[in-house]
Formats: sequence, C-alpha cells, structure tokens
Amino acid sequence: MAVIPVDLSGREYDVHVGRDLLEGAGRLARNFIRKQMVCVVADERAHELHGRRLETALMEQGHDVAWYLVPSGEASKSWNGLAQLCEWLLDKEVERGDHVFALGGGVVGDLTGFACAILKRGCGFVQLPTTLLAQVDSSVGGKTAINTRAGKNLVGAFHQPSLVLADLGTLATLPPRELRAGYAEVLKYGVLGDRAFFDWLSANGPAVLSLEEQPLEYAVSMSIAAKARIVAEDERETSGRRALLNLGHTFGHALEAETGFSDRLLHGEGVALGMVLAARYSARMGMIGDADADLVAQAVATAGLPHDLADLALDCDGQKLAAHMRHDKKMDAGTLPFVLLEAVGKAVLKRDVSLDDVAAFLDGQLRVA
Ligand SMILES: NC(=O)c1ccc[n+]([C@@H]2O[C@H](COP(=O)([O-])OP(=O)(O)OC[C@H]3O[C@@H](n4cnc5c(N)ncnc54)[C@H](O)[C@@H]3O)[C@@H](O)[C@H]2O)c1
Ligand SMILES: O=C(O)C(=O)C[C@@H](O)[C@H](O)[C@H](O)COP(=O)(O)O
Ligand SMILES: [Zn+2]
Repeated sequence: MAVIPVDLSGREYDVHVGRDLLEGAGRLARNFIRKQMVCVVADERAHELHGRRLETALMEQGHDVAWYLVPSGEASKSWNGLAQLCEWLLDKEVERGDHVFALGGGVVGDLTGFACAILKRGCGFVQLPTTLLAQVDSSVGGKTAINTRAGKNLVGAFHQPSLVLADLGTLATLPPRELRAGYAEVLKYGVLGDRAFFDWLSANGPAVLSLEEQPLEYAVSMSIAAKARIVAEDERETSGRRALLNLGHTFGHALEAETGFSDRLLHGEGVALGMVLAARYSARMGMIGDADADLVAQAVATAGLPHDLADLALDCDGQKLAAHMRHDKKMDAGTLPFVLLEAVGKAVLKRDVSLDDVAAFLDGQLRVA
C-alpha cells in the first residue's frame, strides 16, 4: 500500500495504490461525498466486474449509487458521449461542490474528468482507475479530453481529480492485451527519464505483466511518482517539462487517427510503437546510436507490444501520418516540437524537427516504395 501525493498548490491530492481500495472507497473518499446519492460514471465492463464492490462500500457508509454506464471503447470519448453524460449529471442535479466518481479505464476517466471540468463551470471528481494504463497514467495529472474528427484529445481541459484510488486487484480481470497496452506507459517512464527503472523493467517486466504482487505494486507506484513529480513541475505543459510525458505520442496519436481510433491499435500500443519510432528517429538525427534505439525496440517487443510500423500494414504514406501530426497540441507557431531521446532514460524536446523529414523517415518505416 502506497500513498503518493500530487503536490499542486491549492489542487493537491493523493493517489492511493494497493489492494481492496474499492472496498475502502466509502471511507477513503468520505471527504468528497456530501450527499446521500453518489454519482458514479463507469465503464460497462468495469461496472460488470467491479461495480458491486464499490456499491457495497458506499452503501456501508449510508450512501446510494446512481450509475451511469459508458460503452467500452475509445468511441465513447466523443462529443456525443460528452453531451449525454453532461445531460445526465444535470438531471442528477450535481452541484459545483459535489464529486462525481469515475470507475474504469482512461476512456471513462478522460470523459468524466472533462464533463466535470465544464459542468456548471467545474465540479469535483474522484478517479477509480481499473486498467493498468489508467492507474499509472491517465487518472493522474488532470488531462481530460474527448477526441474529435481532427484527432486525439483535441477538446479538453486541465482539471485535477480530488483523489485517486488505484486498486491493484481490479487488474486481475484485465485482458492480457489491455495489460500490455498499459505496460507501454510504464515503460515510457523508464525510457523518458529513468534508466535504472528501464533496466529494472527489462528484468522484471514479465513479473509485472503476470501481476506478481510486489513487482506490480513497485512498477505502478514508481510510474505514478514519476508522473506526479513532472505534473507538479509543469501542470499545464507550458515549460516543456510535462511535454516529455508525450514521448511516443506524436507518432502514436497519428497512428491511432489513421486506424480510426479502433481496436486495431489501442492507445498504449500506439504509444509503444511511437516510442520505437521516436527512438529510431533520434538515431536518424544522430542523437543516440542505433544500438540504443534497438534497446527500446527490444523492450517493447519483449512485452509483446507492436514494435515494427510495417506490421500494421497501413494503407498510407509518411505525409499522411505527418498530416495527422499537424493537429498535435504541442504545435507552436507552425512548428511541431518532438520528444526525442538523448539516451535511453533521457528524453528532450527538440524544436527544430522538419515534418517533411519525419514523413520521409516514416516512408522508410512503412516500407513505402
Ligand atoms: N489523461 C491522460 O493523462 C491520459 C494518459 C494516458 C492515456 N489516456 C487516454 O486513456 C485512454 C486509454 O485508456 P485505457 O487503456 O484504460 O482504455 P479503456 O478505458 O478503453 O479500457 C480498456 C478496456 O478495458 C476494459 N476494462 C476496464 N477495466 C477493466 C477491468 N478491471 N477488467 C476487465 N476489463 C476492464 C474496458 O471495458 C475497455 O474495453 C485513451 O483514450 C488515452 O488517450 C489519457
Ligand atoms: O499526462 C500527460 O501529460 C501525458 O502526455 C500522458 C499521455 O500518456 C496521455 O496519453 C495524454 O493524454 C496525451 O496528452 P495529449 O496532450 O497529447 O493529448
Ligand atoms: Zn498516453
């Protein structure tokens, strides 16, 4: 059991990591419940598997639960999904001082967080992440958003939760593919800023993916602590520090867009492949050697994650992927800074990258003739 503080003056909160936290939710979250009825927005599958535990815990503290179920999948992070959720929260008479609970993965967390950011110009929310990805990444740091026709997370807000309860027991029901996708974001923390953690994962990754108690808790806590540190330094991604958490995402989001935000490529899978591409592009720029890029690719491949762009068999060229990248939120006065590597364990933001060169690089990776 660990409690990791996110140290944001005026908006500080704790992230609890451990077992049976859903059973303890009524007690742990008592400061954030003011009424008899607690509104819980839940991923359909997370509700089916873990909803009863949460409901029992809240009922033990004398509360009733109003459930709002969100269909599983990235498509729920949409204008339509947002509108329906906001109307429901308004029907439930949620006030600014109330907290809405989000039970599920990053989709439900991002959607609920954004709805809470705009509902009556802002109400509170509590994150109850049930995927590895959501526990190590999306539930922490306050990025909330929906996807739009133009791309990933393009309408959203920074809105911090008041509490995060990452119950490791919920991960036992996660399909292996989703577990691996979440592991990509774990690996990201090592690649971007912590060579010792990267090396630890090289040795202990299989134990983490097998949900062995201690390695799992260590990996989740290390990831959250890394994210909490960066978020506390640069909450709104203005100094360039937080942008490092975007390692692999400029490539990854373009691939998610090109595959239609579908099951063909999960977010974590796009990040995994994106990290390999960022490493290979860093090597092309002479920032790291090919051996270091291979090391990143090998770590991704060993986890059973996609590591070769050609394997996706996309029907597009590098320019098409670069066109998706022009919607990236890091875009600054017409140029797109890229998160690249100076070493495995040291990411930097490079502002002098030519998108045409990236497109040519991607042609090579796609094996476009
Ligand atoms: N806000 C951020 O900082 C941030 C960070 C990383 C990713 N994200 C976003 O998070 C989303 C991806 O999140 P995700 O990977 O959690 O996906 P997800 O929310 O789609 O969940 C993945 C799948 O797991 C199922 N599921 C959830 N909990 C389960 C459980 N305990 N057992 C069995 N099945 C369960 C869901 O029904 C879904 O099918 C993307 O939209 C991504 O953009 C946001
Ligand atoms: O918290 C952050 O900052 C991140 O970049 C974490 C990412 O893993 C996450 O996918 C995030 O939503 C991407 O941010 P975006 O600003 O590129 O949408
Ligand atoms: Zn991500």
